[in-house]
Amino acid sequence: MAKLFRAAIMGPPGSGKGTISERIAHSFGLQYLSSGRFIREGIAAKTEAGLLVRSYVERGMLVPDPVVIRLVLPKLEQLSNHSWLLDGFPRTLAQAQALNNLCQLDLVISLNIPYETLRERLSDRWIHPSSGRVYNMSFNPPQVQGKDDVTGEPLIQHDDDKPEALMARLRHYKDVAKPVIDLYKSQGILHSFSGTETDRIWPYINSLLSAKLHTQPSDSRQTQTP
Ligand SMILES: Nc1nc2c(ncn2[C@@H]2O[C@H](COP(=O)(O)OP(=O)(O)O)[C@@H](O)[C@H]2O)c(=O)[nH]1
Ligand SMILES: Nc1ncnc2c1ncn2[C@@H]1O[C@H](COP(=O)(O)OP(=O)(O)O)[C@@H](O)[C@H]1O
Repeated sequence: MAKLFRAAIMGPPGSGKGTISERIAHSFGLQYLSSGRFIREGIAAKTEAGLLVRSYVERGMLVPDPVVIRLVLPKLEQLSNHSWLLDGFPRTLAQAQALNNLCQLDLVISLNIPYETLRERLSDRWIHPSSGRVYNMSFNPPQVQGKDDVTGEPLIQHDDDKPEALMARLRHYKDVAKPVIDLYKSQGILHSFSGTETDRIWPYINSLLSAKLHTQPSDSRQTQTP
């Protein structure tokens, strides 16, 4: 069996984690997992966990570690024979330690995007709630204003992308991410990328992953010989 590959992508809200993850998943055939999406699905479905986390997300706060760990780790356990990319987890040192007890990551991508760029992007971010498809009114607008390209259903704005919640999220991100970034740096698996445009960062990430996976970007991981 081909060696499994486990990666995580870190960065403040709006740094392009979801956009870049989608490109990685598409180009390299990694399974994509997003803690934010799990959390939002739980809220929408009004599950027990969803009701518990709702007020945190609406206030732009992180969901408590034990709750998010209990939500994410079982999903990873189910994927023990897959290569994957994790978006939005771990966000705190406690989460990173819990993940370390389950598996060793091969690579961590960290995105450094200036504050002003984040603010502009998020105030312009619209999503299709049931699929998670993300639009930006200037970067990747929908074909029809306010409507999802595939279903034609209305797009919405996350409560946590609205200005009051956003400030709190950005401030909090910096404080809690630093020890996680330091940990992965000390393990020699951290790769940081800086810039204001996803399209300019992407070629570097693409080359890094091509080198790590020893494959051409358009090939799927599953088709590789052992
Ligand atoms: N203008 C602009 N918007 C971008 C760029 N990259 C991503 N976006 C948009 O910025 C918003 C945040 O990106 P997203 O991938 O959701 O970031 P995440 O919060 O880190 O997962 C979305 O509306 C994206 O479509 C870029 O290079 N320029
Ligand atoms: N690993 C995590 N730990 C704690 N809270 C989380 C985690 N992942 C997601 N959340 C919660 O879900 C919200 C949305 O997450 P996400 O979609 O990843 O946001 P963004 O992509 O805008 O950074 C976060 O603001 C936070 O409240």
